[in-house]
Amino acid sequence: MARILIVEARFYEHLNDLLLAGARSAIEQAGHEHETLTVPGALEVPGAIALADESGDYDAFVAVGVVIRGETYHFEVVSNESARGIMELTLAGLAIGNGILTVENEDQALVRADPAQLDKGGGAAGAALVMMELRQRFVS
Ligand SMILES: Nc1c(NC[C@H](O)[C@H](O)[C@H](O)CO)[nH]c(=O)[nH]c1=O
Ligand SMILES: CC(=O)[C@@H](O)COP(=O)(O)O
Repeated sequence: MARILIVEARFYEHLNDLLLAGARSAIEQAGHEHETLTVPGALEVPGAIALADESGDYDAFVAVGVVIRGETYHFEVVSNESARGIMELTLAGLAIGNGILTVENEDQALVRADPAQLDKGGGAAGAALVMMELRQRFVS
């Protein structure tokens, strides 16, 4: 049984609850344990994963959150930099599934977060488990 840390950027609570439900369900169905760590926004997620990895307690990570376009360039900064940070950690060898939605409006987010619809939280958990298996296979 593996230990998976879900790191959630709790910026939109009702949407996050859906992403979390999907991620937790997928991990439980695969027979693994999970914990959840909450940070304020998507920009904090890569740093939180990096810090948590220092503990050596986790086999994989699932990032969840929602970034909705506003009026300014902030959307691009939050979307791109959170993804870049997660990708840098992935290329450094961590097993991470990225379930941070980057959308134009709340309707798009709802369809993608809902476990009964596109279930992006579950999808991100599935990706994390695949990367964990690759890590176990290729890294001693
Ligand atoms: N606008 C959104 C944010 N912005 C907040 C940043 O992520 C960050 O917490 C802040 O700049 C302090 O460092 N975060 C989201 O997750 N979603 C957004 O739509
Ligand atoms: C991520 C965003 O774009 C957002 O929540 C910030 O909105 P704004 O650009 O209107 O300040």
